[in-house]
Amino acid sequence: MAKGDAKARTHTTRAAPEPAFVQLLTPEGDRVEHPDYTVDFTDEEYRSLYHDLVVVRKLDAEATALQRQGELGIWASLLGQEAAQVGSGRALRTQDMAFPTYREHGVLYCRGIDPIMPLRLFRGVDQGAWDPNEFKFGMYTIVIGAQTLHATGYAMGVGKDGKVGSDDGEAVIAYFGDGATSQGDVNEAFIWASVFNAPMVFFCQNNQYAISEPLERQTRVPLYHRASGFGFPGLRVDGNDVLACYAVTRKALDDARHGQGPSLIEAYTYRMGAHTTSDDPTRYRIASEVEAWQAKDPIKRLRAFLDKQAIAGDDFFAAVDEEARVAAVDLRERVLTMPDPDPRSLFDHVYPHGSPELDQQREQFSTYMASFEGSGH
Ligand SMILES: Cc1ncc(C[n+]2csc(CCOP(=O)(O)OP(=O)(O)O)c2C)c(N)n1
Ligand SMILES: [Mg+2]
Repeated sequence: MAKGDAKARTHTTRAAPEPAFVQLLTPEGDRVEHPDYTVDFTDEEYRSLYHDLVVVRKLDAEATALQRQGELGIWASLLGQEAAQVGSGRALRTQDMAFPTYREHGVLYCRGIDPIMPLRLFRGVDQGAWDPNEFKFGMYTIVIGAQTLHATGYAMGVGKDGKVGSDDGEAVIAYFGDGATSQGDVNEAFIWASVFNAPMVFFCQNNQYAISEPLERQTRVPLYHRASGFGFPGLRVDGNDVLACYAVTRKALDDARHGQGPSLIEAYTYRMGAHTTSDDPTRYRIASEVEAWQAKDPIKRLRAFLDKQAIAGDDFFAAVDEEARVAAVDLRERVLTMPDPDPRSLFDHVYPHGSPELDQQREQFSTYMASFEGSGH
């Protein structure tokens, strides 16, 4: 059976109907009004939002290419999720703290972290760390959902330090995926954040898949409905609409910083690429599903809006493309000058003080590695 053939699939497709969500910008680039949410951007701010979406996508594509060329161990692409990440990332105020998964390169960019940092991490060299306190952005977390507990504990601390209750208050956002909602950690985080009224925003990027597992294997109810069972508000936003993602996140963060407790945002989006570079999505999802989501592309719709409103024209779009290209070239050059990671370094940083078992494993591995050295392999 050919790849992409619907009959090969074991789950039902999600062709339609479109779920109800907060939307401010249609896929065609038309502004729609919403009774509770709006944005008030200047033309310059709209252009800068577009700039960030394009740059983030280009850097991500370059990282995928670098992995394919053997420069990175693995890469988790954000393709298709740029609006959810840039919209929510730009809604953060300087004092707010974010806890990411392994896919939040767009939020990392919004926090002002050098975009080479995650590439360093995925190359396996130990230079790829940023100071979470300096940038108010935690380390990437591979253990699914664990960061929601870290975030909730941090947010409870913010509350105990008396940093909520005013415009200067601090709010905390935790990013996670649809698959993560099935983890015990996430559900525990919901409970703790709720009963301690922590200044938390749970930002779930529902990209429809947890690797190959489709959404219907995680839930029988819309994910945002889960919030009510834990006693806090939840809403669904069009995750491919950068304006809506910005507006709902800004409001949720402001509510949290003013002492109104946690909330859950489900950003309804789609993972346009593979789960990671180790995955082949044509084995578990159909081509027509991907095509249907291409029509809802987050960048195309903002570009259409800017064009229709005469906020930007061809010269601007070309200049942004050129800036993105230059940034990608710079990223590539910097990766290519990085040292090769030493495979033995995988034993470092496991425990702060080491262990006899680890020392023994390191020794065995070194002997194994030595058998290749000098053999031309
Ligand atoms: C505790 C734990 N279980 C399993 C895995 C393996 N794993 C890595 S990514 C992933 C799927 C996560 O899906 P989702 O939460 O929807 O996030 P997405 O990758 O779609 O952004 C799984 C199961 C893991 N990293 N950690
Ligand atoms: Mg997912």
